[in-house]
Amino acid sequence: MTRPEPLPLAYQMRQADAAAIAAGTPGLTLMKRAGHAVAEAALRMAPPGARVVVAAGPGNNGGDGFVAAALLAGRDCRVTLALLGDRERLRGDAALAAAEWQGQAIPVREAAFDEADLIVDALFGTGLQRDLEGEARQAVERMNASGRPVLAVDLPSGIDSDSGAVRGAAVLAQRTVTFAARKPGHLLLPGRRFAGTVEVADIGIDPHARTSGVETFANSPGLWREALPRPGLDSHKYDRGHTLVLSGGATRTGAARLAARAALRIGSGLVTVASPPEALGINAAQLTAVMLRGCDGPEGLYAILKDERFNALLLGPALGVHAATRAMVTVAIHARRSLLLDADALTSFEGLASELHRVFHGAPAVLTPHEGEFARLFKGHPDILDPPSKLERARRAAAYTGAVVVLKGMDTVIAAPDGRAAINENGTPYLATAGSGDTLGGIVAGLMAQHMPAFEAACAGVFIHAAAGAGFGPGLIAEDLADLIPGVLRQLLS
Ligand SMILES: NC(=O)C1=CN([C@@H]2O[C@H](COP(=O)(O)OP(=O)(O)OC[C@H]3O[C@@H](n4cnc5c(N)ncnc54)[C@H](O)[C@@H]3O)[C@@H](O)[C@H]2O)[C@@H](O)CC1
Ligand SMILES: [K+]
Repeated sequence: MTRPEPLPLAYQMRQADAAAIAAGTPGLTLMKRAGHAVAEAALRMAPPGARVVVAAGPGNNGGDGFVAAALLAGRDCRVTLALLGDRERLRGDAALAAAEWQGQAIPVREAAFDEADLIVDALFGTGLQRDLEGEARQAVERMNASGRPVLAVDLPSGIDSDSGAVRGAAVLAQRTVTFAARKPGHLLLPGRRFAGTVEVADIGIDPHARTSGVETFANSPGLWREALPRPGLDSHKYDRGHTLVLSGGATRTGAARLAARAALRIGSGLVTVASPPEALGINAAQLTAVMLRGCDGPEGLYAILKDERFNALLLGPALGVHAATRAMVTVAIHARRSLLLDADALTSFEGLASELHRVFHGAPAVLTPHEGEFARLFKGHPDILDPPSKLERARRAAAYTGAVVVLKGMDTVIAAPDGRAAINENGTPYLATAGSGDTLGGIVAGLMAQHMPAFEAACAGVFIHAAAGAGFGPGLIAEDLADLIPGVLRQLLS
């Protein structure tokens, strides 16, 4: 069974590190193991006798660089150590590591990066505190301009470990060796792009050994596979839930059908499209296994929801941006079913996020905005919109609304009101196609209809949707997605 993969924040990494030291492993030993892992990775990238330039910074990241430099010199590499700052000003473990480097340390501004077969970037890691300026920034820019392959130590220097943001400038690495666990900045864009292939070295720090804080995970099946619905021998279709998807008007019905088909494919026992009267004929002509009900506005929805068997609702795709949509959302919230709000259901609350402030009364709710919808919904809430970290923005939105928030993109973040969050990484640019989001909504609503908890349903839905799209690749259209779900499910459930 695969386990959830934690992605510690920088302060949590410091806690885990301190725990390892308190348990008896000296910091210098950890640093030597880290430097050893870097040297091994470097030897896999560099030819025998290679010219390696190690750029070392003023902290422990630089210390790892000194250890690697010494090991590489002992393995027939021609190593230049280029230091940012003064050797005398190194402190703690970094100073101890530097003392073991017999060679000279040239100032980083003198490093001939373009003559290197390999550059080892050990300028900054998790201790980056502000935007790069001056000599540090120039060093990064010269490394990138050299076009030589770069191996980053822990993180590409300039990438923020917690957010993946570029702080002024960042090293574009081919590979990154990180320690104990990947960090959010390795998965979030643009950090993911700068890190290249990421390798995790076990240096004897347990990434779980920390004393406080929120949980961040990679969105891999280990996080939610156990919670995936599996029908039992005696399951009845009603046990597998009944998803209700609201349709737009006569010229805007396709989105609901895409969502409905996806909900059925993911295993919702029954799926009904609730259609405005004028669109019933169009919907009827194109639905088979999915059922159809007339639904005239908020009153119509209220009447339908007297039937308690509709246990998961999807509102938003092509519903229209207006007060009637808001009214329907209100009806849906009061009905206390599992609820997924997307697209127009979110945009209808432009600047009115306060109306969604903790209104879900403990009923499972998932909001699936892309960045544009997120910005419109939380207009006037700088505390939610302003953090540069997508992870932090999604977390704050989830805490504010009390709903699971799926902030979509190539690095979709799924955040729960209790602070748990997951970062998705199996997306494909081919998913950026009309109707793709409607399908995602249908998948997540269909999982919730089968009683999967909202956070796990959202994480699983995002992963399955992406896996379906990635498996298809070029030429993908939203109509394909639902029919690709069974192949993905088969693998996950086997
Ligand atoms: N004991 C540990 O915590 C271990 C840490 N390790 C390494 O240590 C790194 C973390 O070390 P540190 O916490 O010392 O942090 P870093 O080495 O990442 O950077 C901190 C240093 O850079 C300076 N600095 C930060 N931002 C700057 C900026 N924008 N411009 C100029 N200077 C800046 C700080 O003043 C400080 O001197 C990890 O990324 C990892 O590579 C490994 O050795 C394994 C064990
Ligand atoms: K680095």
